[in-house]
Amino acid sequence: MPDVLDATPYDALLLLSFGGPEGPDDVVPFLENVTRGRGIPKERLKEVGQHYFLFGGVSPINDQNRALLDALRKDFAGHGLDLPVYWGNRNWAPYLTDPLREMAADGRRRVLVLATSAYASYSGCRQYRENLADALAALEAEGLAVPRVDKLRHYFNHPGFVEPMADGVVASLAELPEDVREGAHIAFTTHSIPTASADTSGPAEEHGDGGAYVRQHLEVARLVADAVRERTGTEHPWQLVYQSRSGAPHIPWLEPDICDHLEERHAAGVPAVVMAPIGFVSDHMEVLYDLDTEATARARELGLPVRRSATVGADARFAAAVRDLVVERAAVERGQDVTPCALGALGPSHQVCPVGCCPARAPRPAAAGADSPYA
Ligand SMILES: CC1=C(CCC(=O)O)c2cc3nc(cc4[nH]c(cc5[nH]c(cc1n2)c(C)c5CCC(=O)O)c(CCC(=O)O)c4C)C(CCC(=O)O)=C3C
Ligand SMILES: [Fe+2]
Repeated sequence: MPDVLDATPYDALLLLSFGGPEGPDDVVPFLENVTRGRGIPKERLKEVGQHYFLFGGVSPINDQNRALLDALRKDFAGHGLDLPVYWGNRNWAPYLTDPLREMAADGRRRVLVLATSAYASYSGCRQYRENLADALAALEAEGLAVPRVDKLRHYFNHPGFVEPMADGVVASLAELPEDVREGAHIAFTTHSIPTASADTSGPAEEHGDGGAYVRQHLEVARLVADAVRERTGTEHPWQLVYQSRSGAPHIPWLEPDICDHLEERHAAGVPAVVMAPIGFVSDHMEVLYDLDTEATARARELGLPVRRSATVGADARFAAAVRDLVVERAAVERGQDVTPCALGALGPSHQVCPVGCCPARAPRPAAAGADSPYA
């Protein structure tokens, strides 16, 4: 018999993800959902639609989430954590309101949310909380009992997130031709966001100079690079770079872009590059298209050997990390002393997003934070 772990006061976990199309007919309505009111140029949308059509209109994200659900349920059952896991998305079916209705019907009163986004930022955190508030309002309008929802803290520096990525980089280095392996650089990539949004990411005291978004990514890059050096005995120079920029060209977004970076490295005589997509929890269209297709083609034109390392996905260590975060947060809610697990220098992230964390351009209600209208 495994030890019994205590999730009290929580009675459910909600896996909350971005969502993605599962066939050609889904692509345009999905893109409309994602970009409603976001001011993305029509041209860019057409172009991004083509990325999806190239893969039959199917994003890998939903199957990745199904695999993660399985991994979480197995891990919880194997460790005596009796907590049902539900799944819903912000932008595609199953929509967030579906599991929330189900939870209301199942009598769940306290729900913990695991977002498939590890870092601070409006897009990666507050927007998830805004969509939660909208979904709760919809339930309320239907006369359903609305559960209280809390969000797990950012897990970017949890060993269960960092270690699988370090393994991935080590594996990608090993795949490179032997004569260029030793001198390979690592390009850690994440989603570009407007610099104004980066600068205001995280709690107010972390704003400025790229904010919590850039600092958290730099920390993960350093942690992975350190782990890789320990394992390979080689110091591979690294840099944090960006991908998947959208929005109007006159608005500054985080740079350099991965493709420009590959050109620059090649011109500087770097013999090979491993692209490590630390900004993504699993394989998304951004990974399949922007890295595996576009950036890889650019590298081939240059004659620069590149490999793309694995995302964390449904790795058992990530599932175990989620269990650890659930048990930690439950103990915090019960008023018990806990030692939150985190690697590196930044320390564990806040348990509850404070007022003013990752502000929106136009303020809207957001659940699961200090400024939630739902206590
Ligand atoms: C920080 C961040 C993450 C990481 C955190 C997280 O994982 O949440 C992320 C993830 C994702 N982004 C995704 C898809 C899209 N993002 C878009 C647009 C945008 N993303 C932004 C930021 C982020 N995005 C921003 C600032 C915009 C501009 C519009 C706006 O201000 O909101 C657009 C519109 C077209 C375009 O312009 O690219 C699409 C289609 C998918 C699903 C992919 C799949 O289907 O596999 C995933 C996981
Ligand atoms: Fe995005």
